[in-house]
Amino acid sequence: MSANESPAGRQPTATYDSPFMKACRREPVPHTPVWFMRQAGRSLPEYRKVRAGVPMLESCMRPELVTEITLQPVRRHGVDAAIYFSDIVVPLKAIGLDLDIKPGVGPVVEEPIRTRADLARLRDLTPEDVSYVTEAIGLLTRELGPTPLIGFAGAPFTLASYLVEGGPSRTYENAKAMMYGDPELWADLLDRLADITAAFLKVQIEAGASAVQLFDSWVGALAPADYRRSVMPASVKVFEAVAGYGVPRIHFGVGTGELLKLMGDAGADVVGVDWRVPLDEAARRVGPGKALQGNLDPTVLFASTEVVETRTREVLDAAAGLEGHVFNLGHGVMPSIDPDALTRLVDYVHTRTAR
Ligand SMILES: Cc1c2[nH]c(c1CCC(=O)O)Cc1[nH]c(c(CCC(=O)O)c1C)Cc1[nH]c(c(CCC(=O)O)c1C)Cc1[nH]c(c(C)c1CCC(=O)O)C2
Repeated sequence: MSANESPAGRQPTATYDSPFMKACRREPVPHTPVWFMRQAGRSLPEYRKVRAGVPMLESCMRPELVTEITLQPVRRHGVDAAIYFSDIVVPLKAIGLDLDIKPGVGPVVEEPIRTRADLARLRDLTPEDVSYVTEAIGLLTRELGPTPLIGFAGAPFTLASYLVEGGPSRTYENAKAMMYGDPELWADLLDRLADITAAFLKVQIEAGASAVQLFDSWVGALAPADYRRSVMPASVKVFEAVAGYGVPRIHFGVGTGELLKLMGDAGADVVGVDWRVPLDEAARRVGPGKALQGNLDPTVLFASTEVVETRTREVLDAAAGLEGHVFNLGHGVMPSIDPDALTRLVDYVHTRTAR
């Protein structure tokens, strides 16, 4: 930080001092901040309305639409942070890969990446490739006022899982076959993806994102030794590339109970935890010096308000001794959830943790 720069950097001081940012920095907060993965999306009727007839990837390239969709859950639920509306495959589309997001399926890649020759299709990402992101974040930060905007990207492993499989998978058999069978090709693929991911996160931070989350959603498929050897170097490279900005870096995956320590060590300031590991146990695994984010089972929201409150109290009690806690679900909001249950949950966490 130079002498004439405030610790807030590119963001307003009120954003820098918001409960979400303070919790990420493990500073005292007036209440536990809350946001939800997939808070924007099909659970909201206002989302379904503005998305009608617009394909998912196209919606990500329209700055006004991105701005509206990103703001919807902030207006409705009063969450403590916005997450930029996009998808993990947007930077891959932006460098020219032939892929699409199929409704009810997820990302589908026309020609999977399987050989060394295929790597040539992964060129570097430049800010011009995603100028709509810079434009949308400019619009958004003006509208959001003090509410921080979280930028995000898919982590190299999770991106590779789609690229090598050609679409969603339960077993990741092609990706893991490459990882085990051709470790050099695998390492080069993840290194390419790390550069693309880092470039994409930099664009978002330079445009005004206050924090970033690296989604390694499917990395829980790996044993710790394989994570350390075959994935961690690429994720370290991503986190190192954005370390200089001083914005909080969040790292999340599903089924990562055995990987929490390594995922923190990869360079995260905040480790996201799914619902399988209680937060006090997660804190023991992660070790000191990191905040935690999580971790109510998203399906609890299908139960009664009373049950939601009991389960939320259990999460908050487990988080009581943490250095910093950002309340979230253990994974994304499900499309069929009643959005009023989310609004009530935000209020409940705020009231219950007010100090
Ligand atoms: C694995 C992954 C993907 N995309 C993402 C991840 C990591 C997060 C996670 O673990 O859930 C990240 C993502 N995708 C989307 C967001 C929006 C921001 C937010 O969280 O509010 C975020 C953070 C929008 C989206 N991304 C997608 C939708 C649904 C498409 C639609 O609304 O038409 C949304 C709102 C499509 C998508 N894209 C992907 C999947 C599995 C799907 C769902 C397919 C389906 O059920 O239709 C890949």
